[in-house]
Parts: sequence; C-alpha cells; structure tokens
Amino acid sequence: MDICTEQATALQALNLSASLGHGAAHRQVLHGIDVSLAAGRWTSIVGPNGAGKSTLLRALAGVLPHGGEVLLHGEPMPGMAPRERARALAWLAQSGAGEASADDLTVHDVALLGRLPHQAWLAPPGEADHAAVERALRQTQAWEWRARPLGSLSGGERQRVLLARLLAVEAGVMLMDEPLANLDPPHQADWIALVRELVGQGRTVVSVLHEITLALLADDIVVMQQGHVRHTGPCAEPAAHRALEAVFDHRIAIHPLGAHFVALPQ
Ligand SMILES: Nc1ncnc2c1ncn2[C@@H]1O[C@H](COP(=O)(O)OP(=O)(O)OP(=O)(O)O)[C@@H](O)[C@H]1O
Repeated sequence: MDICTEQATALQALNLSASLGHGAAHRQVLHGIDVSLAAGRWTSIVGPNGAGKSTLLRALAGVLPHGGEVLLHGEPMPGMAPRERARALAWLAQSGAGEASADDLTVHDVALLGRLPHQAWLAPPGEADHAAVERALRQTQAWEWRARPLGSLSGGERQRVLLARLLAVEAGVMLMDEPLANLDPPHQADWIALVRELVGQGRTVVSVLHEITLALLADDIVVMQQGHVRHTGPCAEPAAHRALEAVFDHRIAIHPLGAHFVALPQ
C-alpha cells in the first residue's frame, strides 16, 4: 500500500538504486526503490543492520549519487537551485559521520551553519538568522552551551546541538538519521514532542530509528530489508507489524499497549 494515496507527497523515490565502495568492496546497496513520503507527517524508516536505511536517507537528501529519481514536492531534485533545495530540505547525518571537523566551532556557530542557505553570499548573519539559532538551541535545550566548543560536549549533548543546526534551517522537510542516538529517555521524549509539534505545523519529518517501539510512534513506517522496501503504510496497521516481525526473522513481536505498540524481543 502506498503511504500517500490521500496526502500530498513531500518526497518520492522512483526506481532508486545506489552502490557504495570501490573495487572489490563495490556493491549495490539499494535496489530499485519506489517510495512516497507523505507531507505533513512523521515517517520512520526501520530495518535490520545493513538494510540500506542510511543510504536511502542520503540518497533522498541528495548527498549520494544514485540511479532513478528523487522528487521533492513533485520536482526532480537535481533541477532545483541548490540554495532553494537547501532551504526546503534539511538533513541530520548519522551521529559521528564527518562532524569531527566542527569540533573547534562553538555550539552557536555550529547551529548558525544551518542558516547558510538563508544568507546572501559573504553577508554576515542577520537578525532573523540569530533569532532562528536561538530558537533552535532553546528547543533542544542547548542554548546554555552556546559559547562552548562542540568538541567539549558529550555524545548526547553534541547530538542535541546537531539537531538544533537542522532545526535552524527551518526547512519544510527534515530527514534525520538516528536522531535519538546517545539521547537519554527524557530527551528522547522531548524529541518526540518536538517532532509532533513540527508535524503539527505542517512540516514533514523522516527519521531512521533503531528502537522499534519509538519508531511505531510515527504516523507511517517504511520497512527495509537487504536494500529493498518491504512495506510502507501507517504504523497502526497490522500489516506493518507483520512486516516488521518478518524482516527481523520473528525475533521481535509487536504488541498493543494502550493507544500505542511495543516491540518485544522473542
Ligand atoms: N563504503 C561502503 N562500501 C561498501 N559497502 C558499504 C559502504 N558503506 C556501507 N556499505 C554497505 O551498505 C549496506 C547498507 O548500509 P547502510 O548504512 O545504508 O545500512 P543501515 O540500514 O543504515 O544499517 P545500520 O542499521 O547498521 O545503521 C550495508 O550492507 C553496508 O555494509
């Protein structure tokens, strides 16, 4: 079932394929993926280790060469002006992926990087940029650390700053790879509340998550295995739960808990 039969589509992959590695390590990682991600909803992408979740997210973010097409609001991404695209779609990389180079920057300056797509070439940041950065750092409770170098923070604190950088973009579509990595349970709950708030404002959130119980709090789910999408649909549907159990070799079982669902190891 297509997620977006009734909603507008924010992002769409058409026959998407991608390969990684060179020489003997070269391998095809995504195999002809067709998926539609609904606008104004929160979609979780889940699947076993190595299923291709991060690769799919990177291809959707336009940061990985790929075959097939990615459409953002119906428009082919390569045809969009880079700044326009960077304002419309923001991406949070998997924790630790290429962020060490920002270690000497202050927390404030890291978050300010999220405003680059809004700034004129070589122009200093304006009032709107500073306001967006403060808002974002307060949303992730990172404002107090604004003068500290990123490299001096713990893993979870750092993750909250990188999340603030993404929020500072104020993009309509936000892709997040393992946004809950290193976050303690209260900050995981804060992130979920924040996503609900963003979706309530009409934004689109797509997150790769490993914790299935948390992933099932989303509106929709994309279940991946071995570079293929095995299922897409609303999180509450039994077909999604059966697909999840199958891709994890029935080593998890999904049970209802009040209005939600929990995934328990078998
Ligand atoms: N540089 C690379 N060269 C070759 N293969 C790679 C490379 N990077 C990743 N892969 C392979 O691509 C596949 C998909 O990786 P990807 O990181 O997208 O999976 P994932 O579903 O996000 O995994 P995880 O849950 O472990 O984070 C894996 O089998 C991985 O081994």
